[in-house]
Amino acid sequence: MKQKVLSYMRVDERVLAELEKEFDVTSFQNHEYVGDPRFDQALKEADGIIGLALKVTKELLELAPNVKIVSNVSVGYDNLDLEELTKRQIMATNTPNILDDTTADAMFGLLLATARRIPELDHYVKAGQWTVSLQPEQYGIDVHHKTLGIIGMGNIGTAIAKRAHLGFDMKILYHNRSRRTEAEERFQATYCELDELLERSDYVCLMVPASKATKHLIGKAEFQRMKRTAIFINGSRGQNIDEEALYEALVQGEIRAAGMDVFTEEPTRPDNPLLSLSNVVTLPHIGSSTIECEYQMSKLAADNLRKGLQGQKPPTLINEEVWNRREP
Ligand SMILES: NC(=O)C1=CN([C@@H]2O[C@H](COP(=O)(O)OP(=O)(O)OC[C@H]3O[C@@H](n4cnc5c(N)ncnc54)[C@H](O)[C@@H]3O)[C@@H](O)[C@H]2O)C=CC1
Ligand SMILES: O=C(O)C(=O)CO
Repeated sequence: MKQKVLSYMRVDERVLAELEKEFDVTSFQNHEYVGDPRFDQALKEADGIIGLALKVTKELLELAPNVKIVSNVSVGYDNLDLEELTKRQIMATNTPNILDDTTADAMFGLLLATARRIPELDHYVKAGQWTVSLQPEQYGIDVHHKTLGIIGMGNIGTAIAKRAHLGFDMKILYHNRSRRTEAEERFQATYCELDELLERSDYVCLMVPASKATKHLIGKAEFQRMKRTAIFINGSRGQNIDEEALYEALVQGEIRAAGMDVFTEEPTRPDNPLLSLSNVVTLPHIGSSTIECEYQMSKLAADNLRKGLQGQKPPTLINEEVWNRREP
């Protein structure tokens, strides 16, 4: 009999078709969750779970007695209760590295769009308002030769630093849990404490994972430390910043503008006050969402799932301890 798989949102359809040949797959394309009878039934039977942003909690795992692996189609795994998974000897996997360039491109796009006010001016042209010469109040600010502060110089942070240094002659400051010699040597990045980075950067880009340690890492005090001309970009997770404090900082002119790919609540609500501000540029969490990259992420996630269910070590296993203490 085929092993059973619960597939949750955004697994590429070609990859899903391949999985369906090997496994008995029940697929969910929307936000079904615990309490939905079809979902609960699929959980009860599943040997493996693959998908994007499924909240894997203790409550959910109680309903999934056979699960051996949870394969995330994302590098971030703040949706997983890793401690609980590990305790239950369930493997957890993610999709690191393959999305670094795509996500860095998106973050740089967001930075440029915010600095040069691209969405606002696009609207101005299309709305037929470009009837006279542009006024200085409509100008954006330079990106090249400015100082970029990257908080979280991991894989994606480093790919952002590469673009900034090689393409835009920017000076790079960074803050990270540990020193990153590769970024220091290749992109002349300078390590700073957080406060110093905030005070010296023209652009601040947040790329840390979501964890207890990073919840509201950037809040009122941090926005107040930034230059009044600073532009803040969040490409990490919404919970890493205090959105209300960001709104206040923008309205009070404590910083110039913000670019956001991620929100505290996703999808964000249309009445989120940040959406009413012209100096905020938003994206619907599409850092890694290109046709090519999403396919690669799904493929890697499927490979992780397949290996895990076949008793082999998944290539990008997060909780190694589960593998190390498995029974022979
Ligand atoms: N907007 C989007 O579509 C995407 C968002 N992401 C987010 O970006 C995050 C980073 O991804 P990667 O670069 O692949 O991860 P990574 O693990 O390579 O890098 C994260 C870096 O943050 C540092 N860090 C962690 N906690 C810290 C703290 N408290 N203070 C300072 N530094 C800290 C780590 O030392 C590490 O160098 C993901 O966890 C995810 O939340 C990732 C991909 C796409
Ligand atoms: O990979 C991630 O963590 C994302 O946010 C979406 O790709």
